[in-house]
Amino acid sequence: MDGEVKLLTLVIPVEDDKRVLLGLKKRGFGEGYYNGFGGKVEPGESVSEAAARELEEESELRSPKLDKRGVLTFHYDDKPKPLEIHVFRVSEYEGVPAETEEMRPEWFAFDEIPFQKMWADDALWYPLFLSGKTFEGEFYFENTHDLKRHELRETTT
Ligand SMILES: COc1nc(N)nc2c1ncn2[C@H]1C[C@H](O)[C@@H](COP(=O)(O)OP(=O)(O)OP(=O)(O)O)O1
Repeated sequence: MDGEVKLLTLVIPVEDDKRVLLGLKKRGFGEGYYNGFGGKVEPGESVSEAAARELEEESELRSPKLDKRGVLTFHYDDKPKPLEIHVFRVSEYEGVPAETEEMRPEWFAFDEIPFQKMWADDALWYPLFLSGKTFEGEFYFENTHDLKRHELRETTT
């Protein structure tokens, strides 16, 4: 993709407004961190199509209803383009979460989310996500992992 930003998706299944399904990333960008399921939007795909595809590829869950909750833009001093990540909530799905080549899924209660093993931005925007708000934000990283500053806003739908 040759735009000004690299488009990615992030899908977080939520059960009964009590727990979230995260995956321990086994390879690639963010290896060793827990995260939602997602990845790059491929040429010819809409963002929602990419989100549904990545959810199935990485967790074996299929969802007819992906609910867009936020857009987060990540800027890096050591990468050429910012990442624009579209965040979706999924509360209806088919299938059983299964370990895949890329992710090992695990349910976490809202108050037991392992933020110490996640990207530094997550502890900042998950409270909005978990409380059903919509949001947008900009995050500025140095050396890929050090979050130096951010702006985060609740949005109206
Ligand atoms: C920097 O902060 C980040 N925070 C969070 N919560 N998630 C992030 C951050 N940076 C990237 N991500 C997400 C976005 C995507 O869901 C994945 C990265 O996807 P990946 O690079 O693995 O994309 P794929 O298309 O799956 O790549 P391959 O098929 O080439 O492995 O992390």
